[in-house]
This record gives sequence, C-alpha cells and structure tokens, in this order.
Amino acid sequence: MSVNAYKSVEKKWKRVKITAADDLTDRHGVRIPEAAELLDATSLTPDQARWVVKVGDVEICPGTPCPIYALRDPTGASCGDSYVHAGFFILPGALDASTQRLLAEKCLNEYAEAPHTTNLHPLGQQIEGIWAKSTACAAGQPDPMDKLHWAALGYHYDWTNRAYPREKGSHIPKLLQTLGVACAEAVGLDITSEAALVNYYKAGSTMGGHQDNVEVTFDHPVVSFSVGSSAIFLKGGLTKDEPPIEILLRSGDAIVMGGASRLCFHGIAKTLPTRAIPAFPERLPDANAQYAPIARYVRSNRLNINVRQVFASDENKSVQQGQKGQ
Ligand SMILES: O=C(O)CCC(=O)C(=O)O
Ligand SMILES: [Fe+2]
Repeated sequence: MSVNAYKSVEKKWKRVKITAADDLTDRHGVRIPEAAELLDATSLTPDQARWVVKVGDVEICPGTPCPIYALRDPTGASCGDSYVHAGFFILPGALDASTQRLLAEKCLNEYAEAPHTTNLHPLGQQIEGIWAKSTACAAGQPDPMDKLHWAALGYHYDWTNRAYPREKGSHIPKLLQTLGVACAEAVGLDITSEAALVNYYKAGSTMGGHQDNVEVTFDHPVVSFSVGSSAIFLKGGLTKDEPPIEILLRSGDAIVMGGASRLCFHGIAKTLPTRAIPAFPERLPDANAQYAPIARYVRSNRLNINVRQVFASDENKSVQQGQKGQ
C-alpha cells in the first residue's frame, strides 16, 4: 500500500526519539537529519528565505513587535488566492512572556473548568479543580492531568451529532477574543471569536493530520497560539498527497490559517519537551506560589489555544436581531 506524502512525514517524526528532539541535535550537537527541512521562522536557511517571506510587522502584545511571515511557491511561480499556502501566516514570538504565563495559568486553572467542557465531560468524568488536584497529587499516584486532552470554550462542538448547537456552550474569555482578532487583523483577515479549543499535549504526543472542517463557515481564519514546549507543526495541502511543510512552533508563536489554507491538512508531528523556555525560567523574581508547578508543567507539555468563527457573520447578525426582537 502506498503511503501518502503527509503520512510519510508523520512517520518520520514518530521515529525520532524525544530525547533527541528536545533541541533537535544528536549527542554530538549536530542537527538530526530528520530536521533538515524544518522551518524555524527565527532562523531561516538561505533557501527558505526565498519562499518564506516577511510581509509585515505587528505588536499583538503592546511593546513586543513581531514579524509576519507568509509562504510563497519555492519555484518562483506566482501565488494567487488559490495557492495552496495562501492565507497561512506565522507570527513568531507574537505573545510576550507575561501573556504566555497568563495563558498557561488560565489553560490550567480556568479553561478546563465549568462552564467550559473537556474531553472528560461526555463521559461524565470532568474533574473539578483538575490542576489543583494534579499539583496536590502525591508521587506515584495517578495524575488527573494525564486524562485531559482538550477543553472547549464558546460554542462546543457536538461530536455525536456533528454540529455546533447554538443554544449550548460557554463564554469566550475576553483575552482569547482580543488575541484572535488582533492576529487575524494583522494579516488582513477578520474573525469573531466564537469557539476556542485548548489542546493539552504531553512530551512526544502528536495530533494526526486533519482538516478543520466542522464549522458552518470557512470564510474566517483559525488563529492558533502555542504555549510551553515546542512542537513540529505540519502544514499540508487540500489532500494528503501534498507533502507538508514542517514548522517549528515555540512558546509565544501564533499562526493564522485563513483563505486557501483554511481547509488544509495540518497536525502536530511531535511535541518536544523543552527545558529552556524564555517566558518560563526556573526562577522568576516576584512569582507567586502558583508559578513553579506551571513552569514545570510547560517544560514537558505543550498548550495550544486556537480560536475560530463558527457561523457566518450575516447569520450572526440575524440571530442577534431575532433575539433583540424577542
Ligand atoms: O496544536 C496545534 O498547533 C494544532 C491544533 C489543531 O490543529 C486543532 O486543534 O484543530
Ligand atoms: Fe486543526
């Protein structure tokens, strides 16, 4: 059976040992061969610099400017709106250190708590105060965080009925709304942040290649933030026959998938436990007692927070008008 181009890259990363993946070098300090094509927006190779192009600068967090990168065709062919990577942007270092720490704190203490739901909710097993229980759990005892894979905020997708029910859901925290809108606007797109998903990745874990195709409209981008350990993100095309681009995402990076890239295959080929994260030093002056366990957690786990618009903007308007008239 032939293995498609996307799958073969996933397989390659599956074989990489996470001890080597931490800094992507072998025991002699040489970059592992599997990472030869890896795109690190903070240090592009001369070849990558030809097709990974800076299209602007923005301050998502005031006082912290970050570049905006877009992808062009490596052959030099012109890239119109239907180009496979059109609408895809990387904003390395979009989030400043305090925003990364705030998001980590909220992902652990707030976003996995009611009224938001988690993967444990449909089983009737959502754990109240999951992070507090995890930090209080004695060595050798089962850690409740091991069971947490995702949390849903705003409109919650119903996997059984494959729909976003309008009548259910929770609020979208202001912080996520603001960050989502700021990144979309920075690349000339617009979004009303209606649903957010937090993914909790353990060292070495992956997310298989998929399309984000369950929303009602695809006219608005998905805005996605990384906090904690680094990861290898794969950005594919509309089919898995298209070889994916391998991108190193670090704590504080944002990506935007809009336009032709909105429905592209993508996923996480590997979560790389990361000892040195600038926003999460071992000792942080004036940190409260909460800080140390959070910093320890993010050095071997990754948090991904992504924000989406579910319904078409004009549909929202008519629902709001209907509600006003009631
Ligand atoms: O973790 C990531 O960066 C990707 C997450 C993702 O693709 C998703 O939640 O649909
Ligand atoms: Fe996705």
